[in-house]
Amino acid sequence: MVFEYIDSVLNDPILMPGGNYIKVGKDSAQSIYLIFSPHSEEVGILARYLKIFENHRVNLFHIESRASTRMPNKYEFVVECCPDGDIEAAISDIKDLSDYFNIITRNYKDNKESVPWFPNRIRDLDRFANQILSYGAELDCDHPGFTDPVYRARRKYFADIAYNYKHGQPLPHVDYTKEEIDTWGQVFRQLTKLYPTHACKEHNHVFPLLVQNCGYREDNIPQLEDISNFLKDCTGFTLRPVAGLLSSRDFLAGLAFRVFHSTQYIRHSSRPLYTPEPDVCHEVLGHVPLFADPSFAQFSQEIGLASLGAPDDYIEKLATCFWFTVEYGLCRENGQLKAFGAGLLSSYGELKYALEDKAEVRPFEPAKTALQKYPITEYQPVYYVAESFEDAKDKMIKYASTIPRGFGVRYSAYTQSIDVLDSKPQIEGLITNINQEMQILMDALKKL
Ligand SMILES: C[C@H](O)[C@H](O)[C@H]1CNc2nc(N)[nH]c(=O)c2N1
Ligand SMILES: N[C@@H](Cc1ccccc1)C(=O)O
Ligand SMILES: [Fe+2]
Repeated sequence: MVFEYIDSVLNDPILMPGGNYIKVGKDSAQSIYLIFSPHSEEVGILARYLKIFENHRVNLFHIESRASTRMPNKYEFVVECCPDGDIEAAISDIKDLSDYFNIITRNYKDNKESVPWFPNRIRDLDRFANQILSYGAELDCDHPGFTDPVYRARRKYFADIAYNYKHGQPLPHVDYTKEEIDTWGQVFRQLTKLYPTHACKEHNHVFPLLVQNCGYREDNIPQLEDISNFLKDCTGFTLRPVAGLLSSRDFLAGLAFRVFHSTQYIRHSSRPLYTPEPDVCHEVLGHVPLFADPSFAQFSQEIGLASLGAPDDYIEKLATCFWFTVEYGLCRENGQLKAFGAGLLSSYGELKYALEDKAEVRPFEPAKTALQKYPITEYQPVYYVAESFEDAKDKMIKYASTIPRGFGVRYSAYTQSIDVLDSKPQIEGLITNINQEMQILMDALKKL
């Protein structure tokens, strides 16, 4: 299953009449980042670089200089530009002037040397808003809401919220309609009946806390803001609203920042027990409880970090493992099969099917599971069983470390940004920091 980027569901005249959210000109999907460090620090080096862009008619959106993290006492330039003009010739001239050179782009397929673009700072996630997979185009299915004008108008409302959301803002409060709350009520009532016998113990442990703290009730659809605040206290995870199914690459990248992209609309009332797209039931009943679990939160973040800048085929493999664990995973508990996958824990129909109807099950083995094809919009033909939750995590983390990538990454919670680890001085600095922390721990230990 390869998710392809499309401009936007809102540019789809069928789904979203009249919508147009793509800013002309500066579109993140179009821009290229060049990072380079000059051979010499001669006066006027910046002017020489700028001249190159001008000569080759390449438009710049942004340029900055900063201390190089790769070479002490040197600096580097970061340029965001449009891949117009003769970008290839410009790149070649810049390389001639530079010690260090790297390209980061969303159009990496056309450029073998480049690294797929990934968000560096948490606010870079604002760029994902217009990269949603749309019905009809990528998701082949008879969507139950496709022909209902009231439902579609409502979806437009939710899409607007997600498109306009910017990092740091409170998550918009939504007043749900009576019909929406009824749909939620049906899903909630049926699922909460099944959880005690069908859900894994971690899910059952957290669920009552969500009832207490976040308004999980049959007659109330919980607000994303309340859930996000709750998760932040538990594990540092936060939510961001999103208009629909994100590509695997973008979705996984969010996890590197402990950010979970959550839809806010609800499934169509005609099919409460199974829906072919993620909706608020899927996110808040299926995913949220496990993100409150510290080791699950860390596991999710590790998958996210492993995905940053990874080649497409590995994104697909990671996403497939994610699919058969986080989305559709089963695990054994005292010899019995339980569900921990969010797609099962949000679908009354499929949860019963997976655990009661002799569905095919196989042991979870990342290297093999990663190759399994799967449908998004119907019940899974096969489920993978983890011996335990911990076992799935250990296996996944080992598997993720086999992804080829020329650099390491690390999340800095202080700056909410990704450190790209590709030079000695930088890693030495980090090791010094960790040494200091070790000292604090050793001192504390001695006092006991
Ligand atoms: C990574 C993997 O493809 C995964 O199933 C993702 C894909 N995109 C998503 N997008 C949204 N909005 N919600 C999800 O749960 C997911 N799941
Ligand atoms: N099938 C899930 C929703 C879902 C769709 C697609 C991907 C993931 C989840 C449900 O009914 O709750
Ligand atoms: Fe999901």
